[in-house]
Amino acid sequence: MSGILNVTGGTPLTGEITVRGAKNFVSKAMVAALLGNTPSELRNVPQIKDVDVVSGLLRLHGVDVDYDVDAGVIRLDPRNVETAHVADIDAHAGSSRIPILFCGPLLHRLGEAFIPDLGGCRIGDRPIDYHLEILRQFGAVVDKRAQGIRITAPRGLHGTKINLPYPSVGATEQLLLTAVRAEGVTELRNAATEPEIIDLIAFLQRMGAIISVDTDRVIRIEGVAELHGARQTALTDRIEAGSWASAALATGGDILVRGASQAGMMTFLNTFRRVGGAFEVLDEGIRFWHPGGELNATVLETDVHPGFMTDWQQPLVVALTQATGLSIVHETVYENRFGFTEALRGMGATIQVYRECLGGAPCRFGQRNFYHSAVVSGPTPLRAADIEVPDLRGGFSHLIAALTAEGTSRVGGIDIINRGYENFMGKLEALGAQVSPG
Ligand SMILES: CC(=O)N[C@H]1[C@@H](OP(=O)(O)OP(=O)(O)OC[C@H]2O[C@@H](n3ccc(=O)[nH]c3=O)[C@H](O)[C@@H]2O)O[C@H](CO)[C@@H](O)[C@@H]1O
Ligand SMILES: C=C(OP(=O)(O)O)C(=O)O
Repeated sequence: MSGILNVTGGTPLTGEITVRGAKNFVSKAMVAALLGNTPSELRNVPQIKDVDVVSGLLRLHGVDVDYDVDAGVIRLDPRNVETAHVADIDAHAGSSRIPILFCGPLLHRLGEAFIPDLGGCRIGDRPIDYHLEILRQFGAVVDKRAQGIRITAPRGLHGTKINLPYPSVGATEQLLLTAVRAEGVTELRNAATEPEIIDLIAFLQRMGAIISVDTDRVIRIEGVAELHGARQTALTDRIEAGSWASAALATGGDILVRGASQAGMMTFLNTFRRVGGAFEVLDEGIRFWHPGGELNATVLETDVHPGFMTDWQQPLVVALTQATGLSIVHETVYENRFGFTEALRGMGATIQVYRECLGGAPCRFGQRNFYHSAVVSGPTPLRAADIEVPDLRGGFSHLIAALTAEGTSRVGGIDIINRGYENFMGKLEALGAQVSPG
C-alpha cells in the first residue's frame, strides 16, 4: 500500500466491521510466552505492524513463531531461546516500544538482555526511567552504551517492593514480566490496571504464575521457578473500537463494530453518550451511530484506567469539532498529544491549545511548557487539505477529518496507521468511504 491516500469526504460511514485482539495486549502476551518452557498459543490476533515487529524480535531470539493470519492464531515455541545479535535487535525494533519488555524474560532465560532505541508514537518524551529503576531493584545491572542499553543479572533477580511515581502501563508490565520468575515475593504499589494488563496477568496465571491484584492499585507476585505455555483469546482492541465509534459520530454515520465489548469501554461509552452519540450493546459487538440533530460540547480529561483513555482522545476530538459549543480536553497522560490538531485547524476546525490544566484537576504537566489542554469550538465545517499523518491515533484522526470534510484530501504517511488498525483500508471501503491510494 502506498503511503498516500486520497480521501473524499462527505459520506457517512455506514455498515459493519470486525475488530480483533488488542494491540496493547497481544504484543505483551507474545513477550510473556518467552517465559514458558513449552509453546503458547494466542487467538484473535490482529494482523498489525506491532505483531510483525514482536514476531521478528522473538524469531531473532530463537522462538519459533507460527501465525495463521486468517484464523488469528499465533503459536509461539520458546524452547530454543538464544541470544540475538545486538545489531539485529536494533534493526528489528522498528516502530514499537515493546522491545523494552523483553528484559525480564530474557534475563530469566539467558542472563542478559539488550534494549535498542525504542519506537512508539512521539506524543511526549516517553522516558524509560521507571523501567530501568524496576530492573535495578530486582538486582539487574544496567549498562548504558553509545547505542542501546545492556542489562545483565549476575546475581539473579530477586523480589522487591516498588511504588511507582505514576501508574505507567509499560512499567507495570515490566515488573510483572520480571517478578513472575524472580526469587521471592514482589509488591507493586500504584500499579496501572488497564484491562490489557489484567488480561496479561490472567495469561501469566495460566502459565503458572501466582499474582494477586488487590484494591488501590496494589499487585503482589510470588515468584515461581518455572512457567509453561498457555492458551488465551485476546480481548478486543477497545482503542480501535472507540476510533470507529468516533468516525461514525464525526461523519454522521452508523457502524456496527463486531467484537467490541462494553467492559473495557464504559468510560468511553459515557462520554460518547454525553456528546450526543447513540450506541447499542449487542451480543456480537456494539453499534455506534449519530442519531441526527446537534452534538453536545463536553469537558473531558484523559487519565489512566478507569479514566478516559488517552488513545481515545485524538479521534474523539475530530467528532468534537462537529459539536455545538466549547469543548475542553485536558490531556494528562502525555505532555505532547495535540500536535495533530494543527492539521485540523488547517481544515477549518477551531481548536486552541493551552499550557494550563484546563477543565479539571492540575496534572503533572501544569506550569510546564506543554500544550496539553485544548479548547474546541464547534460546529465547524471541515474542508479538504493535504495533510501528513503524525502518529498512530493522530493519523486515524486525520482520516476521520478527511472523511468528514468537503472535497478530496491527500493524506500522507498512512502506513503508520497499520501499526494499530488491522486492514483499515478494507474496513473504510466496507463502510462506504471514498478512498483510493494516491
Ligand atoms: C504498547 C502500549 O501498550 N502502549 C500503551 C501504553 O504505553 P506506555 O506503556 O508507553 O505508557 P505509560 O503508561 O508507561 O506512560 C504513561 C506516562 O508515564 C510516563 N513514563 C512512563 C514510563 C517511564 O519509565 N517513565 C515515565 O515518565 C510516560 O512518559 C507517560 O507520560 O500505555 C499508554 C497509556 O495508556 C497508551 O497510550 C499506549 O497505547
Ligand atoms: C501510543 C500508542 O501506542 P505506542 O505505545 O505503541 O506508541 C497508541 O496505541 O496510541
